[in-house]
Amino acid sequence: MTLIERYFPDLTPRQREQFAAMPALYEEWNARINVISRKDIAHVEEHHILHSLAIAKTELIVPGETVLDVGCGGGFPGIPLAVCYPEVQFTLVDSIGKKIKVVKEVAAALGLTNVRAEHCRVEQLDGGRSRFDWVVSRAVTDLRTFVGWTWSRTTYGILYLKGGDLTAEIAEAGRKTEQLPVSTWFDGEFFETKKVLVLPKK
Ligand SMILES: C[S@@+](CC[C@H](N)C(=O)[O-])C[C@H]1O[C@@H](n2cnc3c(N)ncnc32)[C@H](O)[C@@H]1O
Repeated sequence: MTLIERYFPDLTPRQREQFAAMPALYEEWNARINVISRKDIAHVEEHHILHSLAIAKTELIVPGETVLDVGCGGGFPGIPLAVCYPEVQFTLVDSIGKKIKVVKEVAAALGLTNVRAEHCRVEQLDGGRSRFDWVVSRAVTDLRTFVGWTWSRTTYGILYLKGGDLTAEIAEAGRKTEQLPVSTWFDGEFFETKKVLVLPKK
């Protein structure tokens, strides 16, 4: 049983295949275009794929919704979430074109039809007009700046993966924020200080 299957026992056979294929795909692409540090690529399943899926454990995203992943890098958290939610439409954006190339290649190799990947700054996406049910992200910028970029883009709110002591950063952002510890769902030292920050719109 893989690490992902241990925490998500109800996956379909197709989702199991997609998650099983993901580490090797990232190893292959990372050797060509660096999207994960060389040191961390050995931990891609736990540190990147499973970590991304902490957002799924909140059970806030439901089928039929739309999600924007801002500053997705090589596709985290957007790609693992797109496998988890085949009936949710994902838009992944990053300001670095070669990272978006990796996202497109990995999405194609996994046969994902619910992923759109755009090379642009989020402020410029669709001329500022598009709106999504949820905005998700990991490790892009401080919360205040992030809220400034994305608040007008979301109907239900922001789900942001962050670590460490976030008290000052949350106060500065000036929005109601719930901190959900990832260690509630996943074991291990890596997750000890990690949180899903939930910033509800209403
Ligand atoms: C530290 S990386 C994190 C990548 C990915 N979310 C992850 O966790 O592996 C931050 C990414 O945010 C992107 N980024 C920063 N500001 C951005 C903006 N305004 N719009 C789109 N992407 C942005 C950078 O190009 C970079 O790839």
